[in-house]
Amino acid sequence: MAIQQFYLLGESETATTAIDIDSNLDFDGLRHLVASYFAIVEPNGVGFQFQENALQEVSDVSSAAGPVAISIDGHAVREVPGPKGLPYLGNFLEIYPDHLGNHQRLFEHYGPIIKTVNMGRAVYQTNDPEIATIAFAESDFFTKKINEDHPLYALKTPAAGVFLGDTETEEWKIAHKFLPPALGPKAVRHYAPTMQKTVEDATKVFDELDKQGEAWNVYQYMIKLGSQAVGKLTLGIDFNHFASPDTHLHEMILLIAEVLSLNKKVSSKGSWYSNLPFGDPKRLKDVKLRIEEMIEESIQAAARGGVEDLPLQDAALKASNMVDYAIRATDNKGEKLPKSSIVWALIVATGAGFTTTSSLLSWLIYGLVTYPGMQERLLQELVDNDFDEDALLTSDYTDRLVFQDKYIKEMQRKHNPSYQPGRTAKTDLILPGGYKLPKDSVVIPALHHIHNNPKLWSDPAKFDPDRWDTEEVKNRPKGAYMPFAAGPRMCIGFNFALQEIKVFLPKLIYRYKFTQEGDAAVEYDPMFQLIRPNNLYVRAERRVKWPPKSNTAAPSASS
Ligand code: HEM
Repeated sequence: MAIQQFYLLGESETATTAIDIDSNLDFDGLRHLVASYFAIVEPNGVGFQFQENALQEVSDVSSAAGPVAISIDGHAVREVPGPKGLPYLGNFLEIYPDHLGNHQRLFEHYGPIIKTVNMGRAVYQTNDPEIATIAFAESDFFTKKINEDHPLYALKTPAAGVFLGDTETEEWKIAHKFLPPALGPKAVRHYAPTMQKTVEDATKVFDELDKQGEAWNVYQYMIKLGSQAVGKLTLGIDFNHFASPDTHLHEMILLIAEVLSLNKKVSSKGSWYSNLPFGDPKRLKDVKLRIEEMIEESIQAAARGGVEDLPLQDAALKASNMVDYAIRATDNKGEKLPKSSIVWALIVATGAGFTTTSSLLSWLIYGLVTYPGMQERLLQELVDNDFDEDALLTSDYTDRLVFQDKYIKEMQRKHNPSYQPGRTAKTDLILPGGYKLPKDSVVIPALHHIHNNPKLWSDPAKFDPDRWDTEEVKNRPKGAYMPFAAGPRMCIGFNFALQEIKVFLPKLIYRYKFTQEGDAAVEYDPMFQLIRPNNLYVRAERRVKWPPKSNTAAPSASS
């Protein structure tokens, strides 16, 4: 056993820590040991130096004639870089007119992790898949803890458990036991006919708009469609959004969308702002209360598929909707989701469900009118798979649509709607690259920037579904593609979202030819929690003819 003094390269040589080194330890073991003393998250990056010479053997480290410096991935430890801000405002004015473009610029300038301060709120963002994966893992270093710097702070609701609550709570553990089975692949499959009916009902309105020769705002109709589908799943409610082209959004949907907009306005500034008793912060509190009231009413009114209690997995397959499920599902100890959690768990599932899917659906339509050849290839695939107006869109059928699958994947890469998955440091720690992160800092894996990082994706600005067939993409680094986040707090609704989209798209593409109305640049709203195209207008014209099947379309040798 030898005792050696260590210090972090880049910090004072006098701030040393003594560590006992067992003579049986190998080099990797030494790295792990030292990493644990200094809260270095990734031990494999640890290196040792003495008087500027690298030490490669345990014996060299233990016998060095003075304190040994620790490097991380060849670097000294360093503060996370970022632009200097203005007094009080910090970087707010520099970033918020276009947070996607400005964060991209900052990553290019400062590297894989950046720090900005917006009106007192400090946020760290990363476009590095390794750091993102570490943050998402729920470990001794990181957890989802919604503190004052977290982008969901103004919405924090511990009773919700999922999404708006901290991981290290009983509420999350219980909600996370009960909700995922209701959204698992098998459970979601039994909602396929409802999804199909939802989009078929909506076509009456798109047909009417076509007859009138009218273009329509894609996001406005996709929010109607997305929320119509999610409302039936979560609350058993028919929002009746497609009674006519002018039907307004249901009040509940308007309020949830308003909450997200208000939260973005409140959370992009310091926590002092969220405590103001007037303006946006006050409206946010009032709207939350109104939503709670409405969900309680709809729980009373929701359709029930039966009265008997059922084990979780059975309930997931038999329930008519998530209210029915939440009331009847029992765990293996015979316990149920507590009443106090039901209201907020359902609000969250509804909100998380429709805001995201409606944004993604909007981008998918954007792709049809923006990226050449996509609409034609998607349609051709349907024709080649014998699709027609009466086809039943089971998951067995949609699994055959391999180009559609790549199109959706590429859309989720290039135009991912999510922005907010923040994770909080549980202790002062050191990230790969030597970046120091203080306890309680919030790191946001910036999904858009990871998915568009040129170190991970060749020509990331190019929309290219065929890249998903390449070895480069098949062998991409872990964490390079995480549209639904990762780790224990990742999306639990992704099966539902993907199935819904895979049912909606064929129906729309087979029935209509989409063209963009006007040529205005399509913009997103930087003050909304999710990224969605704001001003995209399209015409959807009923198709009257379809291409022949590809195998019969090829000219014969004699012609
Ligand atoms: C394209 C569609 C969707 C996308 C891109 C998406 C994305 C995400 C992301 C990134 C998270 C992590 C948030 C965080 O860490 O703070 C998340 C969590 C969550 N999502 Fe989704 N989501 C989608 C659809 C849905 C649907 C349809 C539902 C439910 C019907 C749903 C329910 C949830 C819930 C409950 C959580 C919280 C899980 C937890 O806290 O443990 N999502 N989603």
